Amino acid sequence: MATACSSLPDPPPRTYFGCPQAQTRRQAAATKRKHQVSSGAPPTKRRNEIASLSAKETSDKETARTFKGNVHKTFPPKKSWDSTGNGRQEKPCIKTSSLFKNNPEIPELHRAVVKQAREQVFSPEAFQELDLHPHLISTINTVLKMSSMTSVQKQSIPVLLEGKDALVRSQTGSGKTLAYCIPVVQSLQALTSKIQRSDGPYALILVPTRELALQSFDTVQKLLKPFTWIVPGVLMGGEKRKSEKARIRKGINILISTPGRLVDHIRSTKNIHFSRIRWLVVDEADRILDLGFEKDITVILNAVNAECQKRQNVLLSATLTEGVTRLADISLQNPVSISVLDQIWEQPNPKEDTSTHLDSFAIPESLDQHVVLVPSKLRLVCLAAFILQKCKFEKAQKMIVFFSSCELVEFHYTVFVHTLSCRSGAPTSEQLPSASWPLKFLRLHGNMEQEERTSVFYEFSHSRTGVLLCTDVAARGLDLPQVTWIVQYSAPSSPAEYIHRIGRTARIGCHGSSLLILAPSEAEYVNSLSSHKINVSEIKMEDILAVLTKDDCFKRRQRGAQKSHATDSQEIRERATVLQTVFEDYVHSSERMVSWAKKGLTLGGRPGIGTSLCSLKSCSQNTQVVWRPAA
Ligand SMILES: Nc1ncnc2c1ncn2[C@@H]1O[C@H](COP(=O)(O)OP(=O)(O)OP(=O)(O)O)[C@@H](O)[C@H]1O
Repeated sequence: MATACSSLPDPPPRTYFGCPQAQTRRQAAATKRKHQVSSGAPPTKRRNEIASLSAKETSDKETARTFKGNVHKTFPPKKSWDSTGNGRQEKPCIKTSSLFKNNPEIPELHRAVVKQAREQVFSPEAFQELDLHPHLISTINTVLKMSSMTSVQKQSIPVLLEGKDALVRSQTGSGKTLAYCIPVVQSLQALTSKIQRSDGPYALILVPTRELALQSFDTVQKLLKPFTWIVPGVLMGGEKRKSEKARIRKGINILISTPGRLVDHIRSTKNIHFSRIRWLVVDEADRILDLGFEKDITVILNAVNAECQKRQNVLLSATLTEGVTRLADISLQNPVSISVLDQIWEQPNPKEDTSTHLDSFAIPESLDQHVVLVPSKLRLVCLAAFILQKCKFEKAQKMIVFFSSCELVEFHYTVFVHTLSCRSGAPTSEQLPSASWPLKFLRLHGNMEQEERTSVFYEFSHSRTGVLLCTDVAARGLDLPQVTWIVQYSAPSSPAEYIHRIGRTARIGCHGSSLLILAPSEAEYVNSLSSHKINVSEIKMEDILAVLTKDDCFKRRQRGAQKSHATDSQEIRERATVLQTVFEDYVHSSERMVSWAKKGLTLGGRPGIGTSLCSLKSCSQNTQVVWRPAA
C-alpha cells in the first residue's frame, strides 16, 4: 500500500507492534522523550502526592474513577530512567500520557426511544411488469442481475415513463439511481428519429461528487448495452478540461456531470449546447445544495431554459430539506411527489406537528445505530481499539470512518498504516492472535489527485474487507458494496449528514451498523437525533477498549516473570496506554509528524488528538470540548 503522501517521512514499516523487545524499547524511548520534555512532567506537587500512594492502589482507584468518568487524580509512580553504566538499564514502568486522568465526567445517556420512520426496500413486482423495451429488461436481468424492483423504483418508473416531473424521496441505498436511469434510457431509445452522437445531450444528470458521477455513468453505460447508438459521457472536476472539450465536441447524449464542472464548460466551451435536452435529473439534491452548488444549479437551469423549455425534470434525495423544496419549486413543473415511507408515516397523525414529519428521516431497518461517549484524550485509542475489534478480530468486516477534514484523514491514515497495519511479510504468531485478519487502510478525501481518488474508490468498492478513512466526500450517494460498519469520528454537521454517512451501510436490505463517537460534552446530540426520530443505543467506552485484552501485543512488558495482579479495568487501562504510547512514539518520530498532528488538530480536529499526541504539555489540562458542527 502506498504511504499517505510522498512528502511524508517514511519510517521503517512496522508489523503491528513488532516484537516484545522492540515494544519495550519503544516504551523506553517514549518515556525518555517525555522525561526530556520537562514541561510534560507532572508538577512537583502532584508528583509528591502520587508518591504517597502505592502503584497498585493508585491504579485501581484511578481506573475505577475513570470508568465512572470522574477522574481528578493520580498516576502510577514514575520510575526513573536509570542507566547502570554496564549496559543494563532498569526498564521504566510504563509512562502514560495521563490518558485516564483529568477527563470530563461521562454523563449517563437518557434518550427517548422514538419510533423510526420505515421504508419497505423491495416491492414484490418484477421489472418485466413494466412497459420497457425487452432488451432493456433482459439487460437489467442479465447484466445488472436484478429481477424485482425496489419500492422507489416501483413508484417512480411508471410516473416518469408517463412523462411527468417528479420529486423522489427515499432512504439511502434504496435504488434511486435506477429509478431515473431506466426511464431515461427507455425514453431515449424509443425516440422515432434515432439519436446521433453529434446531436449532443438529450439527458443531463447532475450529481454532487466525482465518485458519484463515475458510479452513475457506470450504471447508464450498462443499461445502454443494447442501444449502442446512444453515447453516455461524464464531466467532472479533476480531469483535463481539454480532453473533456474534445469529448463534448464529438458528442455526448447522456451527460453526467458535477455542477461546478458543467458551469465551467457552459462558460468556456463553445460546443456545449442544450437544445435537445429532454431530461434534467438532479440526483442527491440535498447534498448538491449542502456543498454550496445552489448558484451553479441556477446557472445551469438558466442555460438549459434558454435553449429548451420542454423537458422532464426529476429531483432525487434521501432527505427532504428546505433547500430541496426550494429547488423543487424552481426546477419542477407540477411534479408528482414520491415517498416510500411506510403507510403509518404517510398518513401523519393529525395531533402530530407536521414539521416533525418533514424533519424525520427514513433509516434502513437493517441498520443498528450506536453511540459512544469518549473523553477527548481517549478518542484515538478508542477508535483504534474499535477498528481492531471489528476488522482484526472479527471476520470479513468492511468499515468507513468519517473525519471532518482532509488533514485529519491524512494524519490518521499515516499513523494507522505505520502502527496498526501488517505491511511487511506475514505476522508471526507472537505478534498476532491466531484468529486475526490483516488490516488494510485506505483513505479518500478532496485534496487527493483525481486519479488516486478513483483508484481508491474502485479498490475499496471491490474489496471484501478494509478500513476507509474519509471526509464527507464519500458520504454523498456512494454505493460501496458490503460495508458493515460506519464510524463517525467527527460529529456530522446536521442530522441529514448523519443519515447520509450511515447510509453507506445497510444498503438494499443488507445488514449494517454504525457508531457515532461523541465527547461527553456532546451527549446532548443524541437527543437532537431523537427529535428527528433517529434511535441510537449506547456502547460503553470500556467495552470497546476491552478488546485490547484479547491480544498480548498490548500487554505492558514487565521485567522478569512478575505476575500481573491487575484488575480487569486496570489491565484495560494499561493496554490502552501501551497503544497510546505506540501512537505517540510514531508521531514523535519526526518533527514533521508532530507539526502534522498539530495541523490536523487546528484544521477540523478536536483537542483529543492534539492533547494526546502532539502537545504533551497541554494534555495535563482538562479539556472541555464544545460541540461545533463539522465544516
Ligand atoms: N431492483 C434492485 N435489485 C437489487 N439491487 C438493486 C436494485 N436496484 C438497485 N440495486 C442496487 O442497490 C444499491 C443501491 O442503489 P443506489 O445507489 O441507486 O441507491 P440510492 O437510493 O441512490 O442510495 P443513496 O441515497 O445513498 O445514493 C446499488 O448497488 C444497486 O446496484
